[in-house]
Amino acid sequence: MEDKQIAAEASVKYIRDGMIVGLGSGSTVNYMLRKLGERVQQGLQIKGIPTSVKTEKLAKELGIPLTDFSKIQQIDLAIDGADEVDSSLNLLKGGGGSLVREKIVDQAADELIIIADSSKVKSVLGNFPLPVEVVPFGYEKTMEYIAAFGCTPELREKDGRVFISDNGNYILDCKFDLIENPVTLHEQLKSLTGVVETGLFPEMASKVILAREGKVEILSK
Ligand SMILES: O=C(CO)[C@H](O)[C@H](O)COP(=O)(O)O
Repeated sequence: MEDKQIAAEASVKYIRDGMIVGLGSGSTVNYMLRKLGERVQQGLQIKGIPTSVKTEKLAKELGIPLTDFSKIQQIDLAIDGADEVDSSLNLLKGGGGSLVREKIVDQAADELIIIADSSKVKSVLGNFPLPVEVVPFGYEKTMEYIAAFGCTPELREKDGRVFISDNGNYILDCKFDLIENPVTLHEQLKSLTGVVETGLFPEMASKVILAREGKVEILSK
C-alpha cells in the first residue's frame, strides 16, 4: 500500500457518528473517501461537504451522504491533502486547482486534519509553485503585479487548454524561490484586485497525519 493511502486510511478513525465532515480534494483524499465509503456502508452516520466537483462526484459514487452550507451550522472536522507542509503546519495547497473551495470548507471546520506522504514535508514552503486563483478578466495585469513579488507566474493549462477552476476562474502557478513568511505573502497577494485566493493556508491545520515508509506519524501544533 502506498504511503498516501496509509495516511488517508489512518485519518478515517477521527470521523465519528453524527459528524459533518469537510471532504478535501486530491489523490490522497480519494483514498480517504474510499475508506469512508466503506465505513458508511457499515453504518457510520455522517454528512460530507465536498471541496470540489471531483470530490462531490466520487463521494456520491461511494454512497457518502452530502450536505451544503445552506443546511448546516458548523463543520466538525475537515480532512484534506496538501502539496507542502512546513514544521509549523503551514500549508501550500491547490495543486489540483481546488484551493478556493478547500479554503472555505477547511476554515469553517472546528478541526482540520491534513493527510500526506512524507515527501510533502518541507523546512520552508515554496519549492512547489504556489497556485493563485485569479479572475480571468485582465489576468495578464494581475500576473504582472504578482511577478513583482519575486516569482515567475505561469497560466495553468490542462490538455492544451487554459485550466478553469470549479469557480470559473484561472490558476496562476507562481514559482518563488522560498516562501519565508507565508502570512505576509498571502496578505500581499490577496490585496491585489484580480486575486481571488492563494494556495497558502497558514496556521489552519491542527494535525498532519503523515505516512513514511509504511508507518504513520502525527504532527500536531
Ligand atoms: O490542494 C489540493 C488540491 O487543490 C490537494 O489537496 C493537493 O494538491 C494534494 O494533492 P494529492 O493528494 O493528489 O497529492
